[in-house]
Amino acid sequence: MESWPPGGSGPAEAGPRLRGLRGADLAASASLLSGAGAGAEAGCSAPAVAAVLPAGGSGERMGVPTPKQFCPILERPLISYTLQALERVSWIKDIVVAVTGENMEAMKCIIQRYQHKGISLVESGVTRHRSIFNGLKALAEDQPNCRLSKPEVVIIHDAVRPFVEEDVLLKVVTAAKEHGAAGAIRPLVSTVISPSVDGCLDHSLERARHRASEMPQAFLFDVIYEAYQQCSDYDLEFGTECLHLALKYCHIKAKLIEGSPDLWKVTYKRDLYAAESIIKERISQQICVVMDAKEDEEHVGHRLEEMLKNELNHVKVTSGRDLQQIILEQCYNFVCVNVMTSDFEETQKLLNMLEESNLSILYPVVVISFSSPSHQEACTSLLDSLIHQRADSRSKKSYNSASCGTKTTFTER
Ligand SMILES: Nc1ccn([C@@H]2O[C@H](COP(=O)(O)OP(=O)(O)OP(=O)(O)O)[C@@H](O)[C@H]2O)c(=O)n1
Ligand SMILES: O=P(O)(O)OC[C@@H](O)[C@@H](O)[C@@H](O)CO
Repeated sequence: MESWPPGGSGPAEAGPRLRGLRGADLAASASLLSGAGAGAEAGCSAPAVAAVLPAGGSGERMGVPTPKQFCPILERPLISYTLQALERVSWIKDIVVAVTGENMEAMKCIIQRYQHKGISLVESGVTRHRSIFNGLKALAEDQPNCRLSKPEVVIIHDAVRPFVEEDVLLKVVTAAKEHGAAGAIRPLVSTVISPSVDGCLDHSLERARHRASEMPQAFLFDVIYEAYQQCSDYDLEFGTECLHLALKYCHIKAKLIEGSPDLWKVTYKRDLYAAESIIKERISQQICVVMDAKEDEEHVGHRLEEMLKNELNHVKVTSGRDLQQIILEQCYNFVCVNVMTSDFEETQKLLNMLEESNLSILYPVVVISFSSPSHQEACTSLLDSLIHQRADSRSKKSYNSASCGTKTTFTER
């Protein structure tokens, strides 16, 4: 087992946005898990939480040579999106990824390139259950040269399910702490039937009374580790359901948590196209406006932020000093704004940084220069330009700084 990068700190402290949490109880649980808030002050101990991501499959049903967890979406491997989603959750202290020996180096390159933090790598097994078991062994303290501390609760999440949000992770972990096991479920789309030996319908299940088992799942570590230690070779070879192992070997009935539609697993090629569409849609809602640091320009930045917020989900305005951290947190479209600055040296430096960051940049970077601070008019024009830019721009992965997107110059009318 290797922690990667060597000496890597915990998951990136990307501000954990508790998006979509409902109810004070969830927010309270989040603050408890992150070691803050009233719960922690009241002496309640925040359970240590780790995650195991099985990523050792070959993706046969995808029908391409590359295992699907490494298939690119906007030229970024699918698994990197899943890691980013989990890293954003500040209370997950360790992430263990199980990959095949032959993909170990590729996985290390992905971690380096996208600056994933606090990732430990273990060798996967010949089946998903064996891969998960290897991940759990890395967290158990009864293993030789184990460098990770045993968590109280462990999340198990397929590496090919990139759209996992903090609220469902919080729900399954909170439920696992109480029940011993918990898992996300979704309504069935097709009816489940049981064929007879001669290939005819034997019986069908009443769809409304059944659910599809999805991920994430969470367990008290001792429960699921014990289940895997007791597990028969048959179950390790042919099983597909961790919740079943907890029931069969530890008599724990998992709490079932209704999950969102985005929890689906990338299995077939169509799922990759769907994932790309969702990622494009999410990135197109994220704008980072980079202003020069002069006083009057920040006024433009704030005016711009107010106006763009009416259009988009996520608008960030920065002076560019904290751009490296911003790049780590989120994929954005970028707007660089110069007000009354004659040369573009600062902007060019920024564009070079963006180009070197290997970001999945969806639209060309928009560079706006104002020949004078006629703010209101400039902001309106800029907003029109941006919206126009989003409406008809190609979904291009990146730009080159020679012709970086649109350079729009406003002059005093
Ligand atoms: N020996 C295996 C098999 C699967 N997985 C992982 O378990 C998750 C869900 O499994 P599945 O969708 O079945 O992936 P594959 O086995 O790769 O797909 P296929 O069955 O089409 O080959 C994936 O992240 C996959 O990489 C694993 O870690 N080790
Ligand atoms: O069976 P597969 O190997 O395709 O994928 C594993 C899925 O079955 C599993 O992720 C959910 O059913 C939840 O257990």
